[in-house]
Amino acid sequence: MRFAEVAVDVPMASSRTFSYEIPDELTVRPGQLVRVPFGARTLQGIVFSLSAHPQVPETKPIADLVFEEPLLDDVHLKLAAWISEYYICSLFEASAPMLPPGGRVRARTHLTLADQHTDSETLTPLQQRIVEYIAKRGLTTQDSLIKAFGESAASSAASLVRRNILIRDYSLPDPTVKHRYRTHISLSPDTASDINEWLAKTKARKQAAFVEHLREVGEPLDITEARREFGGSIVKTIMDKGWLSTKAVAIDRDPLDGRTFPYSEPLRLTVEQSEAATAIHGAFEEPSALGNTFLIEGVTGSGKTEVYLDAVDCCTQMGKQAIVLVPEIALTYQTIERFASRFPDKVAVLHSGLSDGERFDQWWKIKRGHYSIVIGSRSAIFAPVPDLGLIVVDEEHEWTYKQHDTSPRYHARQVSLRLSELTQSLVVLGSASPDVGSFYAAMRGSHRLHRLTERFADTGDGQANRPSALPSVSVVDMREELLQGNTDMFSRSLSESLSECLELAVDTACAAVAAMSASHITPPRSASSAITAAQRRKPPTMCPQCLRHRLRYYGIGTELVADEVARRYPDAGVLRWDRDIATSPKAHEELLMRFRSGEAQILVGTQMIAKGLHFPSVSLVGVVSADVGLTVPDYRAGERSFQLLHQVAGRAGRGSTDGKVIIQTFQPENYAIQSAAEQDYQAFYLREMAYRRQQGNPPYSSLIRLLYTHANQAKCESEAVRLAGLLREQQAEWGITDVEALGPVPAFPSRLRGRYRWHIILRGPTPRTLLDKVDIPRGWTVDI
Ligand SMILES: Nc1ncnc2c1ncn2[C@@H]1O[C@H](COP(=O)(O)OP(=O)(O)OP(=O)(O)O)[C@@H](O)[C@H]1O
Repeated sequence: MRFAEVAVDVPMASSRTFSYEIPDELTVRPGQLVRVPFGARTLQGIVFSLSAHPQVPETKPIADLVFEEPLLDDVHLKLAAWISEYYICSLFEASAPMLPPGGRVRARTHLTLADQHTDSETLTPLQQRIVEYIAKRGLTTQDSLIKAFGESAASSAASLVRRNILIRDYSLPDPTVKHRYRTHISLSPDTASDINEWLAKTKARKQAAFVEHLREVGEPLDITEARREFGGSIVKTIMDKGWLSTKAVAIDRDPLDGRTFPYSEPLRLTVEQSEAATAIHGAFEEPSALGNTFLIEGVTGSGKTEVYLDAVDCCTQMGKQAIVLVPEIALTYQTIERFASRFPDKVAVLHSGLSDGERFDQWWKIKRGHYSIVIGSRSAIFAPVPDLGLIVVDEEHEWTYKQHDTSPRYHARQVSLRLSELTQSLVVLGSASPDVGSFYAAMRGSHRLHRLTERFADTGDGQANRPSALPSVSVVDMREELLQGNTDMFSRSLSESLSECLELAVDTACAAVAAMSASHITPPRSASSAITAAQRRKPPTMCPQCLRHRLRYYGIGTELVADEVARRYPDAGVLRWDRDIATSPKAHEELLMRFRSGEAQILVGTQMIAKGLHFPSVSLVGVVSADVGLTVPDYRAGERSFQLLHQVAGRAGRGSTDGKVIIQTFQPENYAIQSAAEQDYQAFYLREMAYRRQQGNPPYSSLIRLLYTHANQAKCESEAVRLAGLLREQQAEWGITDVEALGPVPAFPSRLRGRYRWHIILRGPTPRTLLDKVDIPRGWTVDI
């Protein structure tokens, strides 16, 4: 008897598998998605290995296969095992992002009323309402019950089941996303003489026209088209005569269908670009000689993308595939445009903005080796490429690469590094303002650093691009503006510059105004939100320095800024760009096309403006408020602000006109703002690392965040206090002295979607040592 070790889709925080018998009629291989009995339910599982000996004496057989073909290859099974171990989640959860879209299907719980009368007085009001609800609707899924009555409906329903008032049953639906087929029809070959005879005498003109059309075209017709053209009853009549053969043809839902990208020649690389490119070529030939992770630190507009294009070219010429990650769906279009025009028909796209069908079809085509390049956001790192040669992580510092909301809470850069170890592929990280952890790794020799210091102006007129200067940046002290009696959201200098810019730009886009408001700067919520004393205090209402002025809390949204710009400059076109306006990748693309076409001269947007957009006609960038991100209680607040400002400044002056940037702030003395204004990454890095060292924060330590949420504030706090106590007890018992357990304190934000949030941070060289000693109770989120 053979057995399979299966990772079952049950919630657990460990990498365990369960042993199942392999029935004779099934061919089971590692990497397959299967259905298995588990308690009273049938659940999905992934076969991780085969063995001759089960873990337990009594085993059940695998029920059946969801897909015949293994979905995870050996590399991805190993990657899933690493993710499960590193990010502390089940093996199934770790594998789920590697499945074809829609492949993971959860078991459904169904509830019906038992034929039994109950004394309703013994029921709680919620139980009573649940019973009434099910009595009215009949068979009800537990999900719809939770939707109607909230999370607590599940435990109330469970208690009704225990009391035999409700009957519980389970089902496991089939995956909903599938290949889509069209029916093609053609005349059956052996019917020619019957048809000739019939045509000679028939009076049914329309039927004859249809048959003759099929003859004339000589190739199969789509049945839907045929019905549309000749009528459904005509097609049916000929079909009923037995003269048509049918064939199901798979349709390819291709997100780039109908798009044409004019071919663009590779540019002649500069000396700096060539040095990076040559080193990458060398690493392809001898992957582990000097290390296979590159960090390209290049000022904005220095042609990092050209280096990526060259590396991808080298990779594909070796017959291998490349994955290119971009931090924002909004940016995929621009990146796709550049890659698809260099590598026509070789680019696949994978991101959550595509329809399920498109993602499904792209996934299978990638798996079958149809594409050489996959471009996508974070989860594209799990694309099933058969022979990976290169991973490019563009704007590698971006925190959108971290998954916060659902398990596995992975960081795509971290996963890239592990995947590259498993496949011997290269990783190219690129940024104008690298993550300090990545730069530190480069300083210590783990990554190979290449710098691009020269910037290019895109002439846009077919002439060769020429080197250009970085934009000039000025910082405006908004306190000074107030003292001068200017209470507007725009400083005098930003107003003047906007007017000047508009005078020069009649038909072209000219300015981007970043309104980095509180409502659109989402503070990072990952493991490492450091706890500061500020979190324990209420926000101050007086200035802590002069103790005189009352403090007002301040944040300006894009809508307000866009309205104000439109009011002041009624003749200029103004476009607003934020997530309320652009709700899909298509909407992002349309908006950017409109701006590019010169329909509007001013683009008002959130931090999205910062993330790598390339508009040669933009000569002015204004940052309405640079302060909001600086005040969030996170040890990375300075780094985030620097990156954002540095990046947004880089959007100006990418064409033939010089760039100008105006940063408005109430904290002009802040080191992050100063270094961003000087566009000096090195200066920022040194200051930031000195703070990190002083406070013992990463990269001088590692952090693990434990987060608990509850609808009841007191329960949330008491559970957080209880776990913190337990952690400290275990720390004392095991003598673990190099891990600090910070907190518990309310997280930031302290309440989200109706639930209170408390967290504990473990800090130290290897905080896992303490975590491994404590069974983290259910309900806690562990974020590494
Ligand atoms: N070797 C080169 N010769 C001429 N032009 C170049 C060269 N390399 C890059 N460019 C041009 O410079 C401009 C900026 O390049 P690119 O977008 O690749 O820079 P980047 O470093 O990726 O930018 P950012 O990080 O600011 O988004 C583009 O118009 C590009 O065509």
